[in-house]
Amino acid sequence: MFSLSNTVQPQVTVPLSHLINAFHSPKNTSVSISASVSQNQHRDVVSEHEPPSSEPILNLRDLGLSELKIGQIDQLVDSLLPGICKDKNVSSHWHTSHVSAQSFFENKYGCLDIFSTLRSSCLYRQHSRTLKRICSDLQYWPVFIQSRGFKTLKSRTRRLQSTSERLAETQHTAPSFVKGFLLRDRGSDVESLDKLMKTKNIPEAHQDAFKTGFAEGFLKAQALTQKTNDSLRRTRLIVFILLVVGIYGLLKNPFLSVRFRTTTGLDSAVDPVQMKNVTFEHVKGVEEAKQELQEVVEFLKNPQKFTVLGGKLPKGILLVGPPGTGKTLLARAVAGEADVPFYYASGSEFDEMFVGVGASRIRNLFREAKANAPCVIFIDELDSVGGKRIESPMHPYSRQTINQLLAEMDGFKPNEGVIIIGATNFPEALDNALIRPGRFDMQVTVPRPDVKGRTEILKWYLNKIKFDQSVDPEIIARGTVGFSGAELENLVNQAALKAAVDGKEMVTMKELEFSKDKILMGPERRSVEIDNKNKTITAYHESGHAIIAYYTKDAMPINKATIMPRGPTLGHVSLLPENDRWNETRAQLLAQMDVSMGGRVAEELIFGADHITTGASSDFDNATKIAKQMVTKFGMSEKLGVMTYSDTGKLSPETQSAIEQEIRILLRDSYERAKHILKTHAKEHKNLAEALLTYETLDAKEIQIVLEGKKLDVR
Ligand SMILES: Nc1ncnc2c1ncn2[C@@H]1O[C@H](COP(=O)(O)OP(=O)(O)OP(=O)(O)O)[C@@H](O)[C@H]1O
Ligand SMILES: [Zn+2]
Repeated sequence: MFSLSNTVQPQVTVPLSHLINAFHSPKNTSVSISASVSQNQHRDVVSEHEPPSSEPILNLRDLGLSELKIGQIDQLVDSLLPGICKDKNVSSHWHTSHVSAQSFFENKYGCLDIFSTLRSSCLYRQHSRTLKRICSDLQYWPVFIQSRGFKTLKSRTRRLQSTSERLAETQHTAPSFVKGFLLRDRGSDVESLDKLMKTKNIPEAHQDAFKTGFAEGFLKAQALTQKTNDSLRRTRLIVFILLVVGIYGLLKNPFLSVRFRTTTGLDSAVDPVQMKNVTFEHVKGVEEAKQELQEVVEFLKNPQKFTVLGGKLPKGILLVGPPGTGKTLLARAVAGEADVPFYYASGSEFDEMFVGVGASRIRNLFREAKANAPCVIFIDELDSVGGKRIESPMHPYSRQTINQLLAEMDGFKPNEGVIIIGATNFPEALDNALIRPGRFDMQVTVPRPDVKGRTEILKWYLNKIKFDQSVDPEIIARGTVGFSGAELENLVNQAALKAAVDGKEMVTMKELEFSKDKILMGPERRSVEIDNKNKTITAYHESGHAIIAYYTKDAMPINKATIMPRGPTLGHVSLLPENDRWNETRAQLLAQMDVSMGGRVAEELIFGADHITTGASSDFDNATKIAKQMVTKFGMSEKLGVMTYSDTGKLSPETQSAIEQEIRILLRDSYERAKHILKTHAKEHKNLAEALLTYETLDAKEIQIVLEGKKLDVR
């Protein structure tokens, strides 16, 4: 209750809210103050039986304002509330307000925020302590800050400034659901409307307006609440879904899943694969290997036969050979022939970044296999898990996996019906403990196929495509020395693609040759524009090689000559060994050197010593390599005899110069031999060069026709 004394006379008490109202109605300030004062005299004199109201009772004297005259209050109000627009046509009756207390006053009196106005007024500085107390008390004044739950979602006293500031701020920044979230206050329940009216002494005349305002505000707030609740619900749903997805992702990610798997032993499931559709029939060109594995197949088909005889089969079989020669295929064929489950594992997948995963995977693999015996366990790239164990502080656990493998191999008896087949390209890298008897004690070599094996493999894959009857797999096989099964399969595949691109019905020799050259020398560089001069030099250079090969007895037969640039070369002459040369004679080696010299000799004879080109560099590398092997490896030097020199860098200077001297003599003699042949067959050389310029590529037959002086059919 606020007492307003107008000199020393008896105290007059008025509700502070009325004082505030009075402050706020600048037009009829004096009247309203006196009216409100008189109006409330009878009503607001506190009767002894009336319970004291909860409002703070302030005394002007306490506030240091007692000497204020009524008239002075006008100035006080005027100077207190400079922000009030005097001429604002603010009627004194109630507005129906739909928003909070703060904006309620804004609606009614046009003043934004009394406290900040007070603060900004000059008087505040003079009586700042008093007014500060008024401000701070007023802020908790329930009437002043209407506790209308419907206005701000919660009904509880709030600090007006912070409310207005927060409202102003969130008004502009936060979406509705955030607004509700942020501005939501926790607090006491909203009082009932009647009780509210009673405690706030709403005048009779204003009660309807108040109720209307309350109801409208309630509906608005309801809508806002609904919107806020909806958006809150949506937010919660989104957060929940994200949470579920996040947890699922975490469980899926290898890091956790591996750790989870390792701890609970739920290691990668080892699924056997039935290899019914792969048999030895699918593996070509490696007959010896197939024979060695035949007995393993017999054992897997009926292990009893072996146990009765008491024989012991090897537990582990090691397939050794270059990449792509059919090791995996052979292992699958063994399981397919015996019709037993095939467990495939690659050595590299055993070792993960987490300690113990490799060993646990090996344990699971063997446990599964034993449960499904008889069966085949195939470990590809065995060298990556069974490599030599290194004692290094960097990899203290690298031995765990291989030790586990050794333990598992020792853990079952030879005739338990489980065969472990390992494949490696690098047998020398394997740990010795792995290849001792009782472990991988049977070694099967799977070499690159020879010309016969290559022919078989080519036939096998040609039968899978449409090819012309003129195709001779043997010719292709002779031109693909050193190709593995996988490379031959790729060659046939490339030829089929080439025929398809050219719109052909079937694959012919041309496509096969094309794909062979592509694999050997790289794709054709048709886009390269070679000027005529260079073309002519290339034509005579390549013809030089071809003439030497044609007229040298021990040289390999010519397969093809071309001046089509491929890869780094501008032209190429390919030779075709009758079959794989397991051993080469001295004459054959010399012949190869002479063929290599043919290019440079042709350039010198045709264009002169000043116009020889760099195009012969790879030819000289090849010739020098052959000569060096003849002197240091094959004992084909009269002067140095049969001693071999593996590391010439460590030899005495005399020996080194002797070796170089011998190599030099071999090369010089070879050059002279080539020169002699080309001088002798200058005419054929010229014809062949011109035919190459005309046709670009000539095969063996066409070359023969030209060298015999016959006319080539026009293509
Ligand atoms: N001797 C062969 N007979 C038939 N096809 C073969 C032969 N060798 C290889 N292939 C073909 O090449 C493919 C790859 O062969 P495979 O994977 O068995 O070779 P690998 O020796 O295991 O190679 P890596 O050592 O790289 O694992 C096979 O799927 C098969 O199509
Ligand atoms: Zn050359």
